Amino acid sequence: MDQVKIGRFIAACRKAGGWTQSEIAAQLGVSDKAVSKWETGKSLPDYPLLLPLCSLLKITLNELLLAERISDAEYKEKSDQILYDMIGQWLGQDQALPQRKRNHSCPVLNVSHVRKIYTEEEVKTLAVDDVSFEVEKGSFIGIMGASGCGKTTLLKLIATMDRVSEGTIEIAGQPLQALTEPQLAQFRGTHLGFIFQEYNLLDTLTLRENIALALAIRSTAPAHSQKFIEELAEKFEIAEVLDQFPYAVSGGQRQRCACARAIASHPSLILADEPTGALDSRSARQLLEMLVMLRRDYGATLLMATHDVMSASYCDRILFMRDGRIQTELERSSLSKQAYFTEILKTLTDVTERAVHGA
Ligand SMILES: Nc1ncnc2c1ncn2[C@@H]1O[C@H](COP(=O)(O)OP(=O)(O)OP(=O)(O)O)[C@@H](O)[C@H]1O
Repeated sequence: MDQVKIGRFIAACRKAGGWTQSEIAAQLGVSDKAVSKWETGKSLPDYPLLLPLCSLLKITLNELLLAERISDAEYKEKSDQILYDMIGQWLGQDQALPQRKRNHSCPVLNVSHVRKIYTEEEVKTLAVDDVSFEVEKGSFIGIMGASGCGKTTLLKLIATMDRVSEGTIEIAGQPLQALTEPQLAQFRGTHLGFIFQEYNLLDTLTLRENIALALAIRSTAPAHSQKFIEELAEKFEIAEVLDQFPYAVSGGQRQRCACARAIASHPSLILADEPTGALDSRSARQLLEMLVMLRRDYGATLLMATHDVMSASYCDRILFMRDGRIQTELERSSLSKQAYFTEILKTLTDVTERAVHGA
């Protein structure tokens, strides 16, 4: 891959579109200097910026990476190798994962023909449209899709924070529609863990107390709780700040505490909505490693909604949503991390571009 050539191509497309470097920088939320560095081939745009940049320049991702327009006839042939090379540079190589055997017989989560219609001032919005899928114990599932495709709505339905309009959701064999509101609150405390960006930790409690609260809901004896909290704090690298309040610690430490709290009560399912959204890339990677650890060391089952391809590449299966529906899904199986990342990026581009072109 020729970085200088890509830079020249970006500059040419920018000029053809009538953009200045500053305008592109403002649109993408980066400095003018960053755009200048891309155009001189000194650096490449960070991967989350690639799709927005392509959209501004009215080119496809493959064209950007190849640094030339691609005709329909040569599209398939040229695209794969380019992406593969580029992702290899970002991720390095790693070993393919051993094949996980799927166990369809006892899913932790069973979502069947779920619809959610919001009605506001007589305007109806179909936010989730006939979604069905299962999540088996010990898996890490991602939900991806453009903004507004219904990820958060789906997660809230599974989180028992809202009711379905049609269809059924079962968690650990329990149909949610059969539970009253007080029963749902109890069910949440014992069966679900949350790592949500906005309403994660209670501000008036220290990190220790936040974790203890999750254990109290599960009625764990206090003496046992303290020992367990300290163990979790060591594991999640928050031991030094355990008696601080959330506002006094970093975003990464808050999210790691949320992980510790989420696993403390040994829930059937942990739900995460954009857990890395507010984190810098180092803290984001650290958090993702911890999610993997939750699964490996505690047998946790995770369902995560994310926009971020890097985050999604930690999942072993990804559901791609558009217009409230699951359009397609991707399994890591025996793919290397590099090949998996490439496939996620391509699938996401495909799902997003089909949405843009109304297919
Ligand atoms: N409380 C609500 N009342 C009415 N419409 C809603 C409500 N919540 C979400 N919607 C609509 O439902 C659709 C799906 O929204 P949702 O927040 O689930 O998407 P999303 O994929 O999570 O988006 P984002 O990634 O931006 O968070 C959107 O059209 C949204 O405007």
